[in-house]
Amino acid sequence: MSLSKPKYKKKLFNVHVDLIDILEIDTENQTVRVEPLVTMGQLTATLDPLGWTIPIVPELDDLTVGGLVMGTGVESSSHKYGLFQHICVSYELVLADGSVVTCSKDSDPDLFYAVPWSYGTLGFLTAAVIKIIPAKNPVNLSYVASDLSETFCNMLIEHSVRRLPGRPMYTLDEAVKLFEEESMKKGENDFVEGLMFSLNETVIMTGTMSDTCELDKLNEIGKWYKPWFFTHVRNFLKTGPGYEYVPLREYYHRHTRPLFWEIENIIPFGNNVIFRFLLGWMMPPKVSLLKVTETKAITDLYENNHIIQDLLVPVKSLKESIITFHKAVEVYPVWLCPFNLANDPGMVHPAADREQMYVDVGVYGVPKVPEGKTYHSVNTTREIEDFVEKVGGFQMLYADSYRTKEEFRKMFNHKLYDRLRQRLECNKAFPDVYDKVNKRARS
Ligand SMILES: Cc1cc2nc3c(=O)[nH]c(=O)nc-3n(C[C@H](O)[C@H](O)[C@H](O)COP(=O)(O)OP(=O)(O)OC[C@H]3O[C@@H](n4cnc5c(N)ncnc54)[C@H](O)[C@@H]3O)c2cc1C
Ligand SMILES: NC(=O)C1=CN([C@@H]2O[C@H](COP(=O)(O)OP(=O)(O)OC[C@H]3O[C@@H](n4cnc5c(N)ncnc54)[C@H](OP(=O)(O)O)[C@@H]3O)[C@@H](O)[C@H]2O)C=CC1
Ligand SMILES: CC(C)=CCC[C@@H](C)[C@H]1CC[C@H]2C3=C(CC[C@]12C)[C@@]1(C)CC[C@H](O)C[C@@H]1CC3
Repeated sequence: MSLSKPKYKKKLFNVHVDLIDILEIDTENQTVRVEPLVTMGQLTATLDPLGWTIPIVPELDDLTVGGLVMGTGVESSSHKYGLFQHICVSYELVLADGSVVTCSKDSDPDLFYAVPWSYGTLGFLTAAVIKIIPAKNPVNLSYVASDLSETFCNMLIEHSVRRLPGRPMYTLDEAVKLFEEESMKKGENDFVEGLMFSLNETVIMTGTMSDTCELDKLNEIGKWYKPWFFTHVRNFLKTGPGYEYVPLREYYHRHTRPLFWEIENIIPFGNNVIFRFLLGWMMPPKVSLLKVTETKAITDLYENNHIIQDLLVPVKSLKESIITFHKAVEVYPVWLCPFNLANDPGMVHPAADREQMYVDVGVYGVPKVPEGKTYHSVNTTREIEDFVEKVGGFQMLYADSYRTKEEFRKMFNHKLYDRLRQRLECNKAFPDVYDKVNKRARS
């Protein structure tokens, strides 16, 4: 589920295993045991009718448990539950020597904490046990629309940012503060998410699972003829704050049909009401299909004129991050998703060495460049990466990384990883993580 082409698959020995099943739902211990090719869409379709859910459901239906464990997963409930690895209880792995082991926090903490972000370079995942929680349906979803103060916007006149008049006003500080406050209300908010439509237009959404529903406020946003979710959210900038009830599964997969907002570049007329009614049921095209049918011209276009990055920064650096990314690429909408980062060992842990609230800033789209200038994807991405590293953040590795090996090892703590690679003699069977995720190293 990424733009990158895993060229190593042409050189390395490929293990083809169809492990696609949900193996066991244990409601007593509140866990589900699954094979790695189980997808998020498959899990919610099975668990939700039974009144259960996994606490974090990363939004795109086709994301797999294997990919999310070995990479990472984040979602609008992550402010409560953390990243995908934080809801995992144990992993069953085939190691470099061909042995099969099961590891958990208690049985082999070193291996358990080293697996996330290792991208399959410590072992091959054959099963995972994941926590489940009781689910209530639907989600009561509130939308708060904000725009930023005159003073702040005047400061940004050099970027020709325009304020739209007549809506409630917050300073950027207030908008960020509101987002941070809502993220901290772990008991009250089951879901927190923000969509920025420009530097001065943000909609912050908070949701709770509810067992009651006002029928006139029910909105089945997942139906094929409904507008793309981000365009629906954008409307709240015009209408002002509001709330509605959304069926739980449709809420979880709200960004699937428009691939966040990337579909706009692929099928520009896809949100037209006639198209939606007649052909909306065919949407979205499979990402894997788009990838296998992609021509060199399209690959180059995405590589040179597009940015897809998820930048994970401490929430206290959110304002600075927004301004930095705006200056670098001015891409909107921007996805804001808070997540709690536990102080666990492994590749990724909080800059402050204690549990800390982070935020995923998702930047997907075509960068805006001032007239007469050209966009340099490598230079710009490297500048962004430098900033993220400076504030104690991380880059999600499904996206292209331009770090050198030394820089990469600075951003991601390799202490435990190196120890495990040595202990399990991984060199004999698996490449190093940098050689799998870094664009240049990979090709
Ligand atoms: C022909 C092909 C080409 C590919 N090319 C690339 C590529 O170029 N680059 C790349 O990165 N990846 C590629 N992939 C891999 C693909 O991206 C991954 O397999 C992805 O992680 C899973 O998505 P999927 O579309 O295969 O999922 P699906 O095929 O939808 O699901 C995965 C498995 O789960 C099963 N399943 C799905 N839903 C259910 C359900 N409700 N109940 C029971 N079983 C279910 C399916 O039968 C399938 O076996 C390719 C895969 C294929 C098949
Ligand atoms: N909301 C979210 O959190 C979102 C997350 N993502 C990202 O998407 C990726 C998941 O996509 P998905 O298509 O499911 O996964 P991929 O097929 O892209 O796999 C991701 C990585 O995990 C490795 N991997 C997958 N399965 C196994 C396994 N059984 N054992 C060992 N290694 C394995 C792959 O190794 P190999 O290359 O060798 O196959 C690859 O390096 C994650 O990286 C995630 O960060 C993307 C969009 C949204
Ligand atoms: C929420 C998080 C953490 C990430 C969301 C990222 C997605 C927006 C991207 C993940 C894979 C991307 C791909 C494309 C668009 C953006 C993503 C869905 C394409 C469909 C764009 C068109 C290309 O031809 C193929 C791409 C495949 C991957």
